[in-house]
Amino acid sequence: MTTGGHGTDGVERRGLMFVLSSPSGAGKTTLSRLLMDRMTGLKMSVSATTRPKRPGEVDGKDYLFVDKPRFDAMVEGDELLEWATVFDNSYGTPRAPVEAALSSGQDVLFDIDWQGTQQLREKARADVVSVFILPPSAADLEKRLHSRAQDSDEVIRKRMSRASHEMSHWAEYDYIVINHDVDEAFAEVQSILKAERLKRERRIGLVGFVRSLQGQLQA
Ligand SMILES: Nc1nc2c(ncn2[C@@H]2O[C@H](COP(=O)(O)OP(=O)(O)O)[C@@H](O)[C@H]2O)c(=O)[nH]1
Ligand SMILES: Nc1ncnc2c1ncn2[C@@H]1O[C@H](COP(=O)(O)OP(=O)(O)O)[C@@H](O)[C@H]1O
Repeated sequence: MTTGGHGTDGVERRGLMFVLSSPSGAGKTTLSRLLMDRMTGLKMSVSATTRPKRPGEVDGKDYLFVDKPRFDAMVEGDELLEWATVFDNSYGTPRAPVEAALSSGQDVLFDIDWQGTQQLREKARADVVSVFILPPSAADLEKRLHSRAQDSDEVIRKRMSRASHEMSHWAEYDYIVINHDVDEAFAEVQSILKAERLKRERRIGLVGFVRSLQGQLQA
């Protein structure tokens, strides 16, 4: 699914799909924003959703806010790379921007749930790197959902009661990060991305690079 771009060291590399999942409130959005601010060569996948916009969210930046008929038309038109129903709303990843980013050599960051992660993995196993974020405790999770102050008490209750089910999928992920402290969790997530970018099998330009080095040594 991906062609190549160039790593910071100039060696051509396959783009990767970097997935963050967690129970609601554990910190995916916070960590995604930090990654987007501090890492180059990374494009955020903006999902389409039928859920109502929260205060402060921007259409086209945080999500594409669409109604159900439009979402269904996207599914019908095969415009979504994956999609799922979460908390009674539909969420899905528009295919075209992801393919464009990967083919221009960028990595793509996804904030999607376990159902979407499974679908991406089925489509492109070798190119998916998945990270599951855990909260340090249930009390912290609840505190964070309240501190975000963007959902009603009823929605928060729903999210808390889904957390255990969401969390049961942790073992399907490549990496697990416990978000005690934001800076530490960010450093861990950043290290994962940096190391995955250096994986030999993604660095399709290495054969040529090493050949050229050998040529220089023989000259
Ligand atoms: N499968 C899938 N899940 C998504 C997508 N976009 C968001 N989600 C997930 O839907 C869930 C609810 O997201 P949201 O309503 O923004 O609440 P949040 O959990 O507080 O970020 C989260 O687990 C997101 O990761 C998507 O495009 N596909
Ligand atoms: N390590 C942390 N310590 C304290 N608060 C945090 C931490 N990480 C995130 N938060 C706060 O918790 C709330 C939920 O985080 P958010 O990133 O929106 O979670 P998610 O996207 O997983 O639902 C936000 O108000 C955020 O600022």
